[in-house]
Amino acid sequence: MHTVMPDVLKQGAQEDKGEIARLQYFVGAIAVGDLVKSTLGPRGLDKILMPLNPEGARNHQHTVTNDGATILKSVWLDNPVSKILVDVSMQQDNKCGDGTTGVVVLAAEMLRNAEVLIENKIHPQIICDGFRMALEVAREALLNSCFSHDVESETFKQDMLKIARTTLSSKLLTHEKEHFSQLAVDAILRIKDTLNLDLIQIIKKTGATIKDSYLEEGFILEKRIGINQPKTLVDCKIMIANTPMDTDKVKIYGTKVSTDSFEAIQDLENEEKQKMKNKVESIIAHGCNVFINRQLIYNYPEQVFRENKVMTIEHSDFDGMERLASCLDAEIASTFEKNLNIKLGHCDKIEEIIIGEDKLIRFSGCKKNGACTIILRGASMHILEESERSLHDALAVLSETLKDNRVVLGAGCSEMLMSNAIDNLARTVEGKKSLAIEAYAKALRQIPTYILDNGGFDSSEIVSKIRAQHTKGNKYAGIDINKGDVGNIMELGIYESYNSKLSQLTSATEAVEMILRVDDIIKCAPRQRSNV
Ligand SMILES: Nc1ncnc2c1ncn2[C@@H]1O[C@H](COP(=O)(O)OP(=O)(O)OP(=O)(O)O)[C@@H](O)[C@H]1O
Repeated sequence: MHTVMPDVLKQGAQEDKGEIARLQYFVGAIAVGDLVKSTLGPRGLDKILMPLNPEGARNHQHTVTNDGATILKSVWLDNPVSKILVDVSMQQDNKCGDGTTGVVVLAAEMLRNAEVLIENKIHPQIICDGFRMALEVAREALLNSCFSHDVESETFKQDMLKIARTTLSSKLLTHEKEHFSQLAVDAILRIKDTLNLDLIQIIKKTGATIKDSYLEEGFILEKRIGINQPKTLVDCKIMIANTPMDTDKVKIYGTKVSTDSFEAIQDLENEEKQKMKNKVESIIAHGCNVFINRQLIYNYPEQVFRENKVMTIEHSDFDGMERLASCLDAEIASTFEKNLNIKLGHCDKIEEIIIGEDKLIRFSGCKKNGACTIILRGASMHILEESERSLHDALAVLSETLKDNRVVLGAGCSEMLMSNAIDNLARTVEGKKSLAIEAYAKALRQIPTYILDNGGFDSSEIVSKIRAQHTKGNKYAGIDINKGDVGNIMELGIYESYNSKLSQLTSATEAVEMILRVDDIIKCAPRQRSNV
């Protein structure tokens, strides 16, 4: 008998159903997982990201990185499931700053194990149910294993240092992790009341070595003080503005002006000058002794400011200005009428300093005292950029820990703890669901496996040893990466933020569940342009 399938999709649309759709998403997920798994852990390797287009190569430098989010952001993918995993990694980056590789590897492993179950005719809904049950048990095990200390105590500060060390140990900064952990903790403790990471500015200057990086109190702006103005000022009242300050050229829009003499043009210019003088005077009338503008300040207004003993700084970049306004507790003004109550910024001192070979401006004693700047030094821009990414991860994780002071053990210890708890659950569940639960536990064990593989160790032997230790009740067993053996992670002090670990677990499971529920991939027909 010949059956005819009715054509319901618009011409140009495509549909992949059932097995074919599933094959697509398994391939996509596993490819993304495999792409980043070699960067996982302290012995993970780095990747070079090259711009595809040779035109772009001239403008964009190559990036050398180990950061999962940076790698995934840069690759071009044409698989819907790969894109979902990239999205999960980005969310992890936005929320916790770290764990962006771990979350993708975990989700990809869950899907790899789910594929085997589906091949054995286990329905995706049963797998999802099993994964849900496993997640609950994993969460409980993680919660029971976490510990915390009072945020004001010295022990908590030590916890923070250990968390920063763990984050930095998989990064380029690993050889200087003591120095940078201290730097990150000092910086984050300065802003602990607001936890506004914008108040920590990172400035990169080539030259010297990464060990020469340091923390500066206050805010540093990469600009110069106006010509012929004093290079130091105390008790500063600062107006931050975004306004045009150019009268050197007369601008007349949309009007035709005819004059019969050069004097008439001179009059026009004088009129413009007077207008600018009035503008400068109205700015000064607000009581400021420093004027910082987003746009250029031309010669004439600068001269008027100088005559009135007001320091000027021009052309500050937009990011820098927003941050400066928040450090100085000022508002960015663009109109200056007398009746406007513009909030000026305050700081104790503004001075010109020299870092490396560059002159910069330092604002110290800022109103929001936590504001500080980390000056990164290093041999090349590649090193500085990767150092900045690593430091950003450490700062984000520390800020997460200050919000929730709970800590868990890293180095595969928490994963093994959760996987053992899930294995115990699998033994009590009847039916096919127990296979899905076991698959979830196996995916968790893959994290320590990859950390060890990347170090060149015999992962199957060491992971089975760690598993046996946990079954015997040694809940601190994990990877001692220096010895390539089982170690006591509590003694080794490899700590991670509870929130970050929990977020990895839940985000990975939710994404996998969503992917498993798909049985149809429909590529919508391209929208036809209407004839104009
Ligand atoms: N000294 C160590 N020994 C063993 N394992 C460690 C050590 N330090 C960190 N780890 C483990 O390495 C894993 C983190 O690796 P990595 O930092 O490469 O990935 P990520 O944090 O998931 O992603 P990313 O840093 O790219 O955002 C965690 O499981 C952590 O417990």
